[in-house]
Amino acid sequence: MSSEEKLQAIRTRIDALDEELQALINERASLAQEVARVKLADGEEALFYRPEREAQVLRRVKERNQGPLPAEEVARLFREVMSACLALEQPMQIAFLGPEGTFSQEAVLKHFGHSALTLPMAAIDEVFREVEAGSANYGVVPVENSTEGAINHTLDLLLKTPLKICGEVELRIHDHLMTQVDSLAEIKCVYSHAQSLAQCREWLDAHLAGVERVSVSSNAEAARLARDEAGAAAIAGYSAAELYDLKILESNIEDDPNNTTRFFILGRDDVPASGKDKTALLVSTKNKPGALSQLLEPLARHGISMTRIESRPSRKGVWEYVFFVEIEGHQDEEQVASALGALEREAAMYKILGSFPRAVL
Ligand SMILES: O=C(O)C(=O)C[C@]1(C(=O)O)C=C[C@@H](O)C=C1
Repeated sequence: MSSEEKLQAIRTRIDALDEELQALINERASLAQEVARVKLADGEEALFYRPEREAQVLRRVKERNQGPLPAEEVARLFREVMSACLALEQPMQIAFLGPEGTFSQEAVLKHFGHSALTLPMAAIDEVFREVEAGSANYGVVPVENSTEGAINHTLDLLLKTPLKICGEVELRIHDHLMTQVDSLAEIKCVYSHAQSLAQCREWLDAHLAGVERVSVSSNAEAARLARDEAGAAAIAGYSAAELYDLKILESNIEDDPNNTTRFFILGRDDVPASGKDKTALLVSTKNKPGALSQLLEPLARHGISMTRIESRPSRKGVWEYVFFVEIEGHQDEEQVASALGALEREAAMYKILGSFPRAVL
């Protein structure tokens, strides 16, 4: 058999499989429509997006994967299939820190898939407001960066919001230097968000020392300026370069190659347990010696791991702090509930921000 004939034979088998796959995907979509009818018939406000169920589906995809495709890759494909199925039930409108082309938008698409409708907002508090008002189904806000630490503005807004954290997404951040000029020597000014300028500080010191660095409201805004101003460059993600038609002169210039930003998904409803969850809460201590260790003691006593603790000024009194705490487990689990009960009795202020599935993708 010639190579051409061999190829033809394999492609015939691929065509047959594609046909089967397509029929199966549509069969799955019909089942999602059936699910939607059941949810609507239930009367109360139907919850179409079910973060705990999606996490379970994606976890199972990864666990049973035999290759040759890597588990992450297959999970990504299933992410898109579920995204399309959910859009048939109800298209999800997701508010994020815009404009188009920011890492926040990448985070939205990574978490919800490409069938979600993205609503760019001008500031993080607008993302909160849009979801609170019901104009968006969910919101996505940055919460911490592995190099630069907490996004304080988000933590402060969590203190006041009635919204619930219903998911998390981690995004590997690759910063690229993009411009219209052809060499580093021609660059007169570098625009970016303050976080990205900080994340690329060493690279900038080494390669663009003496060139002015200007922080702007978003990386996408930086890319727009780099398109419109002669001799300007921007540090931003790949999608911003595509959107504003800029050349990537240097890629992956972040000082830490593991640079990752974590985002929260905000919604109006509590999420049931998925089996592998986290719980986020805000607490403040009574003003007495050893108060913080006493406050957190119930966690250790009930064998609950704390994955994060961050302090923020309470804005109520001078030198008073609120602690942002994340623990493993769901608030409905017995051990977690007991630990939280004891912690609440010890705390001056106590607010559960939500229990949500651990990031799968
Ligand atoms: O199981 C459900 O509740 C569904 O709506 C189906 C489905 C899916 O496609 O598997 C779609 C959307 C939900 O977010 C979770 C799962």
